[in-house]
Amino acid sequence: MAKVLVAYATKHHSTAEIAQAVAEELRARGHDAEAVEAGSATAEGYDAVVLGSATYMGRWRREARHFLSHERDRLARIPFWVFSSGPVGEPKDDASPEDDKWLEPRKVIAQAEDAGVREHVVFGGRLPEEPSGYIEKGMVSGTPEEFRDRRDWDEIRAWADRIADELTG
Ligand SMILES: Cc1cc2nc3c(=O)[nH]c(=O)nc-3n(C[C@H](O)[C@H](O)[C@H](O)COP(=O)(O)O)c2cc1C
Repeated sequence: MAKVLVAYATKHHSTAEIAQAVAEELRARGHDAEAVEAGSATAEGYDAVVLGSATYMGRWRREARHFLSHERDRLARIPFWVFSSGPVGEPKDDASPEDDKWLEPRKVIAQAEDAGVREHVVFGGRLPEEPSGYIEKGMVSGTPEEFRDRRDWDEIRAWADRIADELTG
């Protein structure tokens, strides 16, 4: 059994729910996992870490960026995984490689790879139910209701299962 930290950074809570689902699945698979806000988390004392952030305007939330740089040396010594949560709206058929930078910030991924991240993935996100400001309100009203929450719980749990398996060895 591994002691696993699932650290997350969120603005409107949907990434917190993904982190909680990952932690729950890890616990169901016999590990001791807890989801904690990245701003108040440390990797010290954990056997493994999952770090996730919502992506806004192609950037991770500050708490997750800080966690990655401040905890870099600890992360380099233990298994760790990264997820970004973001894409909403109707999935595009004609996505170009240039679109990728809006899904996973390149600098963050380079830093994570440098510290030996096992895997980094992108999960669909959810637009806020109570948008603040005209940009968020515009995004919500411009997005058909069925594409406002693109989180795929089966995909999220399957990823956590893979992590659980790797930790079990
Ligand atoms: C103003 C705004 C900008 C966004 N920019 C991006 C982006 O650059 N890339 C992306 O994948 N998702 C983007 N999103 C979608 C959010 O990442 C998505 O809603 C996410 O699930 C929010 O997570 P949270 O509820 O944890 O804050 C944006 C959403 C808003 C409202």
